[in-house]
Amino acid sequence: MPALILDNVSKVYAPRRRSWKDRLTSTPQQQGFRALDSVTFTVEHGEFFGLLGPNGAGKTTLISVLAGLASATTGSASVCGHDVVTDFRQSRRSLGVVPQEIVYDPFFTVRETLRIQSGYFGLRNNDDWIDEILSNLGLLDKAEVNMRALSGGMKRRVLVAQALVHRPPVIILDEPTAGVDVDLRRTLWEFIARLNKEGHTILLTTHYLEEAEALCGRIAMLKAGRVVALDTTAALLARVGGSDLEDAFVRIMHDDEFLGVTA
Ligand SMILES: Nc1ncnc2c1ncn2[C@@H]1O[C@H](COP(=O)(O)OP(=O)(O)OP(=O)(O)O)[C@@H](O)[C@H]1O
Repeated sequence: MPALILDNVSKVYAPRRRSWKDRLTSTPQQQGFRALDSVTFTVEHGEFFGLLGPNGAGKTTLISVLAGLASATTGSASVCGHDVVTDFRQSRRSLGVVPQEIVYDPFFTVRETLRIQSGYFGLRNNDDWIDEILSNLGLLDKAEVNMRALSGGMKRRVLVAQALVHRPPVIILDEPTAGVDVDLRRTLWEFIARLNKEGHTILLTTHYLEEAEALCGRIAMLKAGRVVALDTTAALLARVGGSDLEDAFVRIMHDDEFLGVTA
């Protein structure tokens, strides 16, 4: 059973509701927006998988479907064999998600934040693991500091820590290195690579394609909600040509000849 299964997943966001002004002026009801269009792929246990695509391609929507934050309009998805709708609790428990946007509660310290997150998963006495995560993310000296007193990069580290408190077998990182310094990048990638070596499955979205090239064994590329490339990083580079993944990405996105580069 693969770690992640996406089977023909489409997502159409509902149209904006018609306002009284629209009705008065007889403005027709808008169509919904198709953010994902028949997305099908699997990620095996232990893979380091890259999900790439330009702004608005549907990456966050796909992650939201996997995390149960958005419902697929059609199709199905599962995490470690648990359907994200009918077996939500188990699928969510199998997943740690590092969101793109920094959201935090300004009333708690870093440690309190991580204890509360542990509580959501029914975990008490989780401090040994919390300390290990803090140490690996260079946050140990900030453990008793209030969240609002952290820099942006530090807050992002806490988001990573939050995703890991329940030791999920599958970790999804949605642009985790956006706006963070070189130090955090290195620490973060060393830690994530270690977790991957220990057997965790990683799904990463990033616009830093050199990071994806160095880390990901296999890559899916989305364009306007559709999978337009899906293969091992090496095979993609060999087939599309170009000097590196960034080059291959640009060719796939702009050259019809390379659309549909799938294994
Ligand atoms: N709640 C929503 N309602 C309507 N449209 C939405 C909603 N959320 C996202 N969209 C649209 O769906 C499309 C895909 O958005 P999504 O955030 O999944 O893209 P992305 O690939 O993650 O982009 P980025 O790289 O900029 O983060 C975009 O056109 C976006 O405007």
